[in-house]
Amino acid sequence: MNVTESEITTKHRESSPALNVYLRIRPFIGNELERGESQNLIDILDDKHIAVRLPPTINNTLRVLPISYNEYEVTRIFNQECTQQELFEQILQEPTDEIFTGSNWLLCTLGLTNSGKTHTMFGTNDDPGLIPQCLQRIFRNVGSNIDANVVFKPIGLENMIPTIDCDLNMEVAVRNYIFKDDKSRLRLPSIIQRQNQVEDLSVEDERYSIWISFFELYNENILDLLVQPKDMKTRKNLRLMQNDHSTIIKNLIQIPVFDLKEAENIIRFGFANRSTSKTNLNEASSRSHAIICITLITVNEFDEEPTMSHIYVCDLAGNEPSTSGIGKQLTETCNINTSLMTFKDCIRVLNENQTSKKQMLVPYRNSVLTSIFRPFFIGRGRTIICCNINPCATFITQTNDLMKFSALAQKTVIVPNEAKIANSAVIRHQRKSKNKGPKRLGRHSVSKEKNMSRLDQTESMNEILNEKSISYWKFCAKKALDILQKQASNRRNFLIERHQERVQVVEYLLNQREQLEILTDDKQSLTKQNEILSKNLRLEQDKQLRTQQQYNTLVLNESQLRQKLLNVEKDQREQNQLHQEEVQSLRKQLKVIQEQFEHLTDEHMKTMKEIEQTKQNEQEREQYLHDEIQRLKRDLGLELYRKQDAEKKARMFEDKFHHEQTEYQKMQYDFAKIKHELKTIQVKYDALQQEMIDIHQNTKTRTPDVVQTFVDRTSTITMTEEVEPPKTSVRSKRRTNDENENEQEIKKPKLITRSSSNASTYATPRLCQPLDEPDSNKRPKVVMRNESAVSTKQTKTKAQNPKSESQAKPKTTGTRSRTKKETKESSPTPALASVPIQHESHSPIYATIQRDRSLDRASFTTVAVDLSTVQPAPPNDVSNATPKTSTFKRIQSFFRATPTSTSSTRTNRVMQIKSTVVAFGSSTPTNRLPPSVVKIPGPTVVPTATPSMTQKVSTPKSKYNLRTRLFNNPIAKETVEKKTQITKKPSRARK
Ligand SMILES: Nc1ncnc2c1ncn2[C@@H]1O[C@H](COP(=O)(O)OP(=O)(O)OP(=O)(O)O)[C@@H](O)[C@H]1O
Repeated sequence: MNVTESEITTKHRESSPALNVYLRIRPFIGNELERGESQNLIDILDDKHIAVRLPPTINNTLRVLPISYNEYEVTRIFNQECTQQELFEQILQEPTDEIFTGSNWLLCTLGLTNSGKTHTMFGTNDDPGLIPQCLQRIFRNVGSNIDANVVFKPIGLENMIPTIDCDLNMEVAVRNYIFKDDKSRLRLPSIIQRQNQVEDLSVEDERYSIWISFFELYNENILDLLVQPKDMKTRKNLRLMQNDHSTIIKNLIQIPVFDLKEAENIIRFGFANRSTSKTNLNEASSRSHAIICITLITVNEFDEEPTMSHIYVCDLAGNEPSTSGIGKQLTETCNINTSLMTFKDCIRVLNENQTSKKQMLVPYRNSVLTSIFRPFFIGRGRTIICCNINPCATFITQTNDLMKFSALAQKTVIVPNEAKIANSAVIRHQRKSKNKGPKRLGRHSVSKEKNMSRLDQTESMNEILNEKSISYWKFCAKKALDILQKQASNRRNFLIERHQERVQVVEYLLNQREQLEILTDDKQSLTKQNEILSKNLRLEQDKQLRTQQQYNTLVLNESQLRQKLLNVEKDQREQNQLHQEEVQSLRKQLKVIQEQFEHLTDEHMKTMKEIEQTKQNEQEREQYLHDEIQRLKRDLGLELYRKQDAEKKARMFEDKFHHEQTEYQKMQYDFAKIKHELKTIQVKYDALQQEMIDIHQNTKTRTPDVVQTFVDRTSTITMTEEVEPPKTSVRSKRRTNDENENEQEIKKPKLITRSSSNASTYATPRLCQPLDEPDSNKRPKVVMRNESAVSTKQTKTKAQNPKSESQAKPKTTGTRSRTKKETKESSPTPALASVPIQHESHSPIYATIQRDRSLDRASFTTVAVDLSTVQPAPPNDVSNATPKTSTFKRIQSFFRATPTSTSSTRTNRVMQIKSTVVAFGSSTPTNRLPPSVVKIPGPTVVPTATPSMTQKVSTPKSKYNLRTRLFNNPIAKETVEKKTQITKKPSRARK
């Protein structure tokens, strides 16, 4: 190549477009998402840029490759949502239109197996792929101008020959087989295309014939796919004949088609014959490269030679990531990978040749595939590569390689080499390509050629006859003129018809233009709407993408959760096993326990029977006890009734006792008053005696009678004083008696101690007088009362039972003030509750009222009376209990013996004093007491003897004398008045 040629090539390269490389990413299919193949490793940056994120991997040298993020640029990227129609419009529509201008195109799909190459090329009935849409576009462009005569037949990429010169038997046979059901399509030359239904975009003065060939490269063999099924097994490998100017596949069946349906049927027929098999990754994996060659021959009426253009659509077999198959499949895989490798190498070399000065040899011949593609790589056609991307994360490395290749191919520029084609002289028709401009051909051209050939024959005959004669030339000229005239007239008629047609077409076009304007307006509005919708669509797509990403994340999480679930299930299984073992052991234990339980149940039943028996016995016993209780209750009622009765009686006794006590107190008071009076009287008496002695002394001197009387009396006194010293007077005697009395009173035990059996035996109920006080004169004398003999006996009984006595102690007279309830509630424990009658007593006399249960229930203990005398005496001995009575008598006697003014009276009184003295000296003064006083027991112990005794002894006269004397004596008078007052008081108190 000289300098000029290289410069031209460089200029061409700069002006020429590069390879069109498209990426189409298929959506996830099957269970790919479930397998976690979506990991967002592919990122579409925009329409032309894509990025791949490679996870860390281990290469052959066991080195961990880091995460890499690779960006690539291609012509256009189509995502998962791209439809087949959209893809066709973007990829193949323009090339399809350009083949009508004579351009040759190669479209091949590249990619991993199962990446959607076949789907992209062929599609489905409902969603046709690029090939059906390409055919549809071609036939729409052809319109009604299909060449029914099929004048030329293509031979290889660059050549064509008239059909008249070739054998079409094979094509006819295949058509007959393919369209056996449609007889109208059988006769090949006479087929008339009816394209009224299809939109007609053709140019009127051109006629088109379309030829389709369909073959596969299987294990580096070229195998025709448009053969009858019976010949499939016997089909032979076709020979590829190739030089610098042409590439011809010898004996390749090329079938002319006259409408879209025929084309589709033929494609479908050939596709059915294609080699496919099931692989690990694809149910119907292509095991060969399928190539469809659509040839368009355009015959223009005004052009001398027809033009021919091709579009090669190639569905390459998938690049296998691993050679995992065996035998035939392994061979297929190896051949596929080799051919694809060669294809990529060719592109790489071409790309390198663009920049390097040293041009490397492109390895076209390394595979049949690249040999067939060679015309396109050397500039006789343009190439489109559609790379299908498998989005699975498993094949991300292969996908990355494919993208890398795509980016490289996209930068590869192939300079068109059509000038060379024009200069070549393989076949005449080939040289007349589209660069020479349109030339009318068609039927008229063919007839013209036939006429010309006839003329040539005539001329040759004339020449043979006489080539140099004038007639020969005239004849020739005339003939030529006729022919020219005929041609001119034909041409004129043709032009007139054509003009008329064109007028109609113009009118039609004007109408169409108006409609087009309307449609344009509509289109604009629709475009706006479309833009809005596109925006919305984009937003929706973004949303969908986000959703998809979320979904992918969820799927990933789900897979992780599943893994966890599996682990958990595994753990659970192990636990279940353990549990089962435990359950078995527990069952054994349960059996043992059940046996024990049954045994215990039997025992329980026995025990229950015994319990029932015992219950019955208990019930009987209970019944018996109940009867007993009833009977005891009745007895208790009776006892209670008796008790109430006894209590009533006791209350009566208490009332009586209280009454007697009151009376006794009064008596005591009276007695004290009387004693006091007595002392006063004694004083007066002493005074009187002294006075009387004085008088007596005075009268002694006067009268011997008086002396004699005095002597008598003195003798009497002397008689009396034999016991006592003679100097002691009566008063001293009285004093002595008083002292004795007082001594007796002092010596009286004021307290009845329990230690003293006698004292306790004769304990008096309540009579208590503080006799041990120093001044006994100031105190009332105690009048002791003795109770009945019965009480004495009972007291004795108490003494025998100290416990009952101690219990009886709290029962004092003082308790009478208490309520019945308190009396009942009083505890039986010993408690001293002696209440003094008038003064606080140091010698309490206890009154004990006790219910003696040992005795008759109706009876109560009587009140025991303790006389508490100095000399313990039996209770019946009342002599000691009546000292006061003796004193009383002594006083009475004193008053009786009170000396009067007369001597007789004085003598009587002295006698009485004597008797009184005698009486006081008696050890048994009680004998002289009236029986009412001595009488024991008695309801009252009021010493009623005093007034009676006084009444008995005193005479009215003596009373008078005494009273007179008292009234005469102022001191005695006062004493009497006091006495009267004192005696009146008890009566008031009694009231
Ligand atoms: N764009 C798409 N939309 C929906 N499904 C698709 C798409 N692309 C591919 N497929 C589905 O993917 C599966 C594989 O597709 P296809 O057979 O075309 O892959 P391939 O690249 O031709 O594989 P091989 O190279 O092994 O022949 C098919 O079931 C197909 O329907």
